[in-house]
Amino acid sequence: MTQDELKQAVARAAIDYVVDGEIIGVGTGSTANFFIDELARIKDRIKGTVASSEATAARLRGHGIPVYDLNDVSSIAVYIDGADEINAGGAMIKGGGAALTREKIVASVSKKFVCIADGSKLVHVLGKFPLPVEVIPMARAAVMRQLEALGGQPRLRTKAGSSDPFITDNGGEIIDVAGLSIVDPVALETQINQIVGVIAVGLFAQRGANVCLLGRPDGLQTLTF
Ligand SMILES: O=C[C@H](O)[C@H](O)[C@H](O)COP(=O)(O)O
Repeated sequence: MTQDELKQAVARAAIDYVVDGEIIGVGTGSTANFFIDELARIKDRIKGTVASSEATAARLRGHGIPVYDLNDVSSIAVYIDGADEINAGGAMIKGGGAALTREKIVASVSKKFVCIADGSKLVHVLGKFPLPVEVIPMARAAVMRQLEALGGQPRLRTKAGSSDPFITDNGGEIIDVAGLSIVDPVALETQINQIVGVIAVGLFAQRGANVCLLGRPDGLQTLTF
């Protein structure tokens, strides 16, 4: 099975977690895209969605699925999204696709977080995948110095084929921090959140996943936290 087939299998399995008549939070990335395509098949069963990025909103609308502004929504039944890494406690690194801040906001108001990923994303210790941190552009250098002091190797994310900074949907920039072995994800999330100029850190530990569906060549693995 290819990695895409594994992602497609978990995306299909995630449909079982969709709550009829409700608003569904939808993540960003290649696995979330497979989920959106599956959701399109049952779109008449749901009230609508809240999107975690402009790209996700466009894909949802392309399928004719209603997308609500979060300010007009009082509760989200379930949030379904991929991850760059997940550990055995349900803590994740996210933001490889630069959508971490909106993902964190939508996840924070959702009753349940269902993470969908291919099996390679399950790790013992988070941190091999460089940790994305979204920052206010004028604070970039100051934040990078503080991330270095925490033991990481921060690097500004740039646009493909250019040295210009990559700009997020929120007008922020992304610093990818390599070299962190994250043994206490909750503590590191708190520490990085306290750095002035940080918009959000791609560590989802305080609000981790409730369920993780992992696609493996020999079948689906379900973890609950
Ligand atoms: O910002 C992007 C998100 O956090 C994604 O959920 C994450 O990067 C995983 O993406 P993919 O499903 O493409 O591996």
